[in-house]
Amino acid sequence: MDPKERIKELREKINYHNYRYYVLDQPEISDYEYDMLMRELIELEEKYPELKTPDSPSQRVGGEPLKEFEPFTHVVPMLSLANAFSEGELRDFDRRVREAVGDVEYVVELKIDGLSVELIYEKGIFTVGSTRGDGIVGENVTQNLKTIKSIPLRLKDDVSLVVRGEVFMPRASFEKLNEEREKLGESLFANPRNAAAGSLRQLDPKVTAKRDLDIFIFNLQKIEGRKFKTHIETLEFLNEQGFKIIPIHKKCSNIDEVIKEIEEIRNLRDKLPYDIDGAVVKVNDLEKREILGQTAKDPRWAIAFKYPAERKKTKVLDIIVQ
Ligand SMILES: NC(=O)c1c(N)nc(OC2CCCC2)nc1O[C@@H]1CCC[C@@H]1O
Repeated sequence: MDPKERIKELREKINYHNYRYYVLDQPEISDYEYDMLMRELIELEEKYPELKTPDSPSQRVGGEPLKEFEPFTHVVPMLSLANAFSEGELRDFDRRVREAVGDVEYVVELKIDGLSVELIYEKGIFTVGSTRGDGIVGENVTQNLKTIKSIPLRLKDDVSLVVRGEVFMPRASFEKLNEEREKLGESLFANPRNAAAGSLRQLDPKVTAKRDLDIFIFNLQKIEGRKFKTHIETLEFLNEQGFKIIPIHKKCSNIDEVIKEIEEIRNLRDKLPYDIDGAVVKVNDLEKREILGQTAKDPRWAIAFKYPAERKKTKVLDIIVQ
């Protein structure tokens, strides 16, 4: 088979097995078989460097360490979220929404306690990823995001779109990282969110690659050539394209069902392998979102319900107590 054909075939296989392993958590081949595919791809790209392309799965742990991060102005400003701390505040939110656009369906999602990023895809290829920053300008951390295996380098279709998601570090990885740092006498991260932020904002992608970061995509910001009616439809589309979308996203017909789902999630919280700090309630109908619009910094069509911080003490405090 000619090398160009074989390289194309290897990339498709590796991207598919990445998706099976890192997005679906249902690998079909052994690590050894996967490593053999990757080794053959790297050898062929070394032999034919003109065939190496930035979207190749061999390019995930990219280039040289950066001197600094470039600022990046977001395609769509990355809004924050207003907070509700009680059932009453949720009902106030619901009343304001229904006064403006009548009865609505909501979607209730986990609120992952990580850091928000924007991912830009041009014709299906991951081109730029950035941190939220102040919502308008963030940092270009593309090389570091490429090391997160659940971020597809190439989508199923050659579609141009912009998504937002939350990068996080699973709690077990956070504890392991702090144990290693403790042994080395290095400072400890206070919580998984800080560990994720510190790991994503490493100037050397090879360090980020070792930090076991993951991501859940939670919003389609922009797309060319397609229109969707509801948020749920966009999540289903993003899932088909190969993204790892927010795992719990329940459609609710009214605020009573929302309140019930928020309680369900609260009971789930300590069983999840990652930190959540609440639940996010969003209007499902995208046209009604447009009508509701946004304030200077938050959408009027979404609100975060925050659980009281019941985080158990981190190891840092245990050590100080000792
Ligand atoms: N952290 C999350 O899991 C999460 C989520 N599941 N859904 C959204 O929806 C956005 C869309 C537009 C405004 C809020 N935002 C989330 O996190 C945001 C990012 C910045 C403030 C919140 O943490």
